[in-house]
Amino acid sequence: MALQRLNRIRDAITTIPDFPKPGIYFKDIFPILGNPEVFSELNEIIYEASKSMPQVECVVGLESRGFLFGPILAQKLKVPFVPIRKKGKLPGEVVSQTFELEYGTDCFEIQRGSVTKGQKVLIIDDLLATGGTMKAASDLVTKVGADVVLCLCIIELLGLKGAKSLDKPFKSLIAFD
Ligand SMILES: O=P(O)(O)OC[C@H]1O[C@H](OP(=O)(O)OP(=O)(O)O)[C@H](O)[C@@H]1O
Ligand SMILES: Nc1ncnc2[nH]cnc12
Repeated sequence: MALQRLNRIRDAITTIPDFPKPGIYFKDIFPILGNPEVFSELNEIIYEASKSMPQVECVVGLESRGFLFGPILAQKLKVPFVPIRKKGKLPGEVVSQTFELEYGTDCFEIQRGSVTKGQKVLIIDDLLATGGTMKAASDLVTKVGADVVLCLCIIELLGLKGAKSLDKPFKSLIAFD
């Protein structure tokens, strides 16, 4: 039954070869959102997965596709949602974390005070590839003193072994080779 539910989600994900550049097989999650039943089912599965961790006190979502799922999960858990955004997008005082991309570097920011010391945080994103994005987010949340209890992704690209780079509990719902 659980597998059947996940297979409906998997079937909705499309693969676009050579996007955004040659050699990349892009996993497009937007068809999930195009089907309200499938989207609703996925949000329920995410909620159930998050309940395996006791006492999540805050959901942190990663720009941009983590924003599609994070606020819905936070509402279901009745906890705050907090965004992590790329450099220069969040107003007020921020804390930053640079990270390596395939080519060059990028920088994530979180608003100071948006998560509190010792708060149990679940970080959510749509997809884990090399793991660089999730690792940077986890390091940033840790840097501001919160406790990362789960890094959750809908899709994991197993071939890139991104989970190996993470030093916090990690869970994915759908894996592709
Ligand atoms: O595991 P990694 O190799 O770090 O890659 C995973 C990240 O790549 C994609 O985001 P992208 O950088 O394309 O930004 P977007 O969500 O704003 O499109 C995806 O949504 C993850 O956040
Ligand atoms: N193959 C892929 N599909 C969608 N988003 C990605 N982010 C990094 N790799 C990706």
